[in-house]
Amino acid sequence: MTGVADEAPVTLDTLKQLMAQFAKERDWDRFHSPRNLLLALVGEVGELSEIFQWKGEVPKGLPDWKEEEKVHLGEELSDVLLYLVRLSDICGVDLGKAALRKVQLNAIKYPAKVCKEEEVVVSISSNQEEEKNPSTNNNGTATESDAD
Ligand SMILES: Nc1ccn([C@H]2C[C@H](O)[C@@H](COP(=O)(O)OP(=O)(O)OP(=O)(O)O)O2)c(=O)n1
Repeated sequence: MTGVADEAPVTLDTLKQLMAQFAKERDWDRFHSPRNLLLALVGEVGELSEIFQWKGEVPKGLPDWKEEEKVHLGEELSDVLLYLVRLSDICGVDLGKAALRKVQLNAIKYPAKVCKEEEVVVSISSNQEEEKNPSTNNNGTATESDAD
């Protein structure tokens, strides 16, 4: 490990440089093509998904997970991030700038006030639905007791 990221705040640019250095030192630039990186990224998303597979919903913060499980989770999240950063770099996309722009676009598309009001409306209408038909939950889907 180079130690570059040990003390300094971790930025996307730091990760980008470390990945470029990692590939260069191994002469792996030839493998880091857009398509290869995308496939590697998707593969790591699969590995990340495996950690949650069959567990059902888990509470936020993962309070019941062992330390080693959380370390493993951090590794898979990192693989996804690192390949994403590398893919963006190889494609000539400034990921930080693109993400900031996307956050702004999201805010325009989903204005907070409108979305909050919509939530209230959805919540009221699902409560009314629940009163009419107690065997459905708030998403309108059948509850487990329905299956009996
Ligand atoms: N050609 C490669 C191979 C690996 N890596 C880097 C990016 C990822 O962070 C990590 C992926 O390594 P592995 O393919 O060994 O995947 P895992 O670390 O997930 O190992 P495993 O699949 O055995 O769990 O290494 C890379 O940049 N380019």
